[in-house]
Amino acid sequence: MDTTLTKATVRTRVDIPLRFADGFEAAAEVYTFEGLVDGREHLALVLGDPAPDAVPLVRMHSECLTGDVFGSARCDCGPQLREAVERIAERGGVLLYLRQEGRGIGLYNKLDAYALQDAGLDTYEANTALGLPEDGRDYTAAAQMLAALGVESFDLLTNNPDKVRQLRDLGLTVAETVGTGVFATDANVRYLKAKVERTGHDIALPALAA
Ligand SMILES: Nc1nc2c(ncn2[C@@H]2O[C@H](COP(=O)(O)OP(=O)(O)OP(=O)(O)O)[C@@H](O)[C@H]2O)c(=O)[nH]1
Ligand SMILES: [Zn+2]
Repeated sequence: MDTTLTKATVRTRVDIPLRFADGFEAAAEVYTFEGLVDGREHLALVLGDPAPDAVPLVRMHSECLTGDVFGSARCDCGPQLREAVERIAERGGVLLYLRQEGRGIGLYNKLDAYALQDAGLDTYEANTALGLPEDGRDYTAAAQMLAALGVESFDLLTNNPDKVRQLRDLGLTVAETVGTGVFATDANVRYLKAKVERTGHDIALPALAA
């Protein structure tokens, strides 16, 4: 564990029964925190009932209002979130719901970036054209939350090598990287392709092989 990581503490723990539109149910222990470095209201959901010596499964999900709440097909966030809850509940672990809308640029900027993408830019070029970082996410607060929960060694559910790199640099032990499902549609395939080509996301895109 990196001793330079500023310590955060649990503020509140509440039980929230989750019931999804498709009927899937899971029991979540939801945690809030004091002392997170970026001052944002990130949440941790502890799911499932891991054996004491089992390696927990962790997912760091970046907020996407359009995908998570409204079912936008422009990205893969909604299906990834639903998948993560189920896989973590089965195995035991933690879902961090990080308030990093638009890869950290915020909702209005993301929608401005969508407008530029409709004019031909890819998802990263659109951020740059707005004078914003391609990906502004920093996972220090996530590392603080995991440390506050006593979860310092875990498998990480992601296709994004930067998430693994940042957590390891912060002193956490990512034992294994576990890929998410591939949720490609006609509406999001350009977006997924850009993630593979520009930021090295490990996503098998069969529809693009041809
Ligand atoms: N700026 C911007 N953000 C987007 C766009 N599409 C989705 N997002 C945001 O991207 C974040 C999700 O990041 P992704 O790149 O889909 O996936 P990831 O978190 O890097 O990687 P995984 O762990 O493999 O899912 C969410 O915060 C979304 O709001 C876009 O076109 N522009
Ligand atoms: Zn999304």
